[in-house]
Amino acid sequence: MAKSMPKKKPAEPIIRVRDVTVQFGATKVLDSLDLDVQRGEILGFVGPSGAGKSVLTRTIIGLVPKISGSIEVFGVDLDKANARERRSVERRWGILFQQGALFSSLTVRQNIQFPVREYLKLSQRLLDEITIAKLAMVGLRPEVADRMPSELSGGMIKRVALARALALDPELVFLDEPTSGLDPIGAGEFDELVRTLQRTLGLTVFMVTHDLDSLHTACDRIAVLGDGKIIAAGSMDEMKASRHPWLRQYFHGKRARAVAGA
Ligand SMILES: Nc1ncnc2c1ncn2[C@@H]1O[C@H](COP(=O)(O)OP(=O)(O)OP(=O)(O)O)[C@@H](O)[C@H]1O
Repeated sequence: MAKSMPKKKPAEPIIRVRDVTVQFGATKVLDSLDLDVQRGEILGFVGPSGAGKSVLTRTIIGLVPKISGSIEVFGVDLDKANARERRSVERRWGILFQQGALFSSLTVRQNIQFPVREYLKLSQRLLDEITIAKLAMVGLRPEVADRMPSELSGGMIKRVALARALALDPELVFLDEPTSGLDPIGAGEFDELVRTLQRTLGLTVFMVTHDLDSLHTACDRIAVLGDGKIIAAGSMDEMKASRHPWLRQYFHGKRARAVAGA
């Protein structure tokens, strides 16, 4: 009897955005937008400045109200979820925001422990152990725990912010322009770190970025936002093959040629 072929695991959306419209006054920023983010992938989310990348991120996590559409995260429709269900979904994601990455008046230790204290009641000893483990995970030494954010380099701030985003062992991480402000070497190292963490922890990563290097080295798939919708989604090769004017400019422009070494 012929052996049956192993079944390919079906794609499983961790984030499912359907028909989402977000408007500020008379301005529609997102217009009936659909997007899926699959379990285990690093999705790079790009688009022109002001297109609404941060707005979509903030809408998914519930900080910006939508006027229509639905969003499911981990299969839970957040509009229909009660407070307890919402909290249990929120506990499964970590966020690294573009601005104000760390609380400036708190030490590194307090920053990392902040989300843990919000959701769990743990002894100080355990909290300190988690802090040191998360610092190690992002390549920082334990001594960093007692520094203030003002005593850290830009790259270290991003790493601590990532450690904080990982504090609750999330399955899903939102990164809003994580490499902005870093020099190319620091940015490259950060991309490597995200890639390693995604592989070792099985993370799903939703990464807003302008950084072509990140798209090349860190992302499995790219989604492009334009005119309030996803105008393209796929691999880097598919993006490069697109005839859409913005994609052509972005993926074949001077900067893109420099990244590709052409
Ligand atoms: N709370 C708000 N009230 C009014 N308008 C807003 C609000 N938040 C965002 N916008 C507008 O929505 C649009 C999209 O902003 P957003 O920050 O999402 O763009 P972006 O694609 O992330 O841009 P960038 O790449 O420059 O960070 C902008 O025109 C912005 O001014």
